[in-house]
Amino acid sequence: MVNQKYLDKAETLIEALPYIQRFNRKIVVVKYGGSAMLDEELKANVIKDVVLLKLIGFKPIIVHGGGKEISRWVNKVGMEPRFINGLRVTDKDTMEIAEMVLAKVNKELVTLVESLGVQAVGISGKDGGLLQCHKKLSNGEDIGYVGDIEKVNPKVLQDLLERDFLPIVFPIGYDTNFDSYNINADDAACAIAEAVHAEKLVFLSDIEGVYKDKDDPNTLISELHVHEAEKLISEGYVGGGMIPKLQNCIDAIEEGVNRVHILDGRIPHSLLLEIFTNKGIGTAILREDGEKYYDEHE
Ligand SMILES: NC(=[NH2+])NCCC[C@H](N)C(=O)O
Repeated sequence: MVNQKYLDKAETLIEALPYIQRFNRKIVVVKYGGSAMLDEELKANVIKDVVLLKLIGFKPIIVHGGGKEISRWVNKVGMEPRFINGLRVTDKDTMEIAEMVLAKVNKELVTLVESLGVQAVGISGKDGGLLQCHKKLSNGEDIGYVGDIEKVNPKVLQDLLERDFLPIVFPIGYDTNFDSYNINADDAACAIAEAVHAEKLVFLSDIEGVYKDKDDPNTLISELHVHEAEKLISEGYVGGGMIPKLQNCIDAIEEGVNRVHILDGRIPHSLLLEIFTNKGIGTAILREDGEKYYDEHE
């Protein structure tokens, strides 16, 4: 008798087969942030997952933030991180630190990918004019060098993918005067996914997904159509930080991304579990005509 454990492993691989086929040569934008960036083991897992996607023929693009790491360095030089409505107040010095820290994090990620035998190129939104932006105001208030994306020029990413590199992007761009701006990484991932016509956009962060009842962890919604996501927002089911996240997902789908996934990056290999199983592990947001496989009652 063959050991059941081995059969289960084979079963897992077979379950992955249709997805390996369906997403072959397709662009998958992975927004990488949250705790999974700070914990070395989780970080190594995330990078391995993305490398695996690349090696089986997907075209992943990583977009990463580094908020916690920026705050750490701001503190280290004796400054106080300041936030207004969740946005970092970014004076010239803070901007300089943000750019240095994000570039450092970026090259660490490049190194990890390269060490696994895949060629990666780390760029910011300045490279190739990728992210053009303008100053963002917070309720009319000037909070410094915080940018809103105005235009994406995806050529540099398309060229890198064409040549089989794995692009790793950090969200700093400039305006028409070539002043640098710090951009929210979720917004950048979303705008990039739209511009490159990604098949998928995956948010890896510190939330398990979208809940029907935000106070009840048993109500994780596995799949949502865009109109249902809109309804959750308008009827007040989702709160706080989830609203802009969900809005980003809705926008991405309306701009042509096929599926958007919200996953908990703290769960090891959540990316693989989402993409290569039928049921997934987080919340998938689907186009109106996208086929649902599972709903929250499963
Ligand atoms: N949270 C979910 N229900 N995920 C379903 C994922 C299905 C499939 N693996 C995909 O990546 O499209």
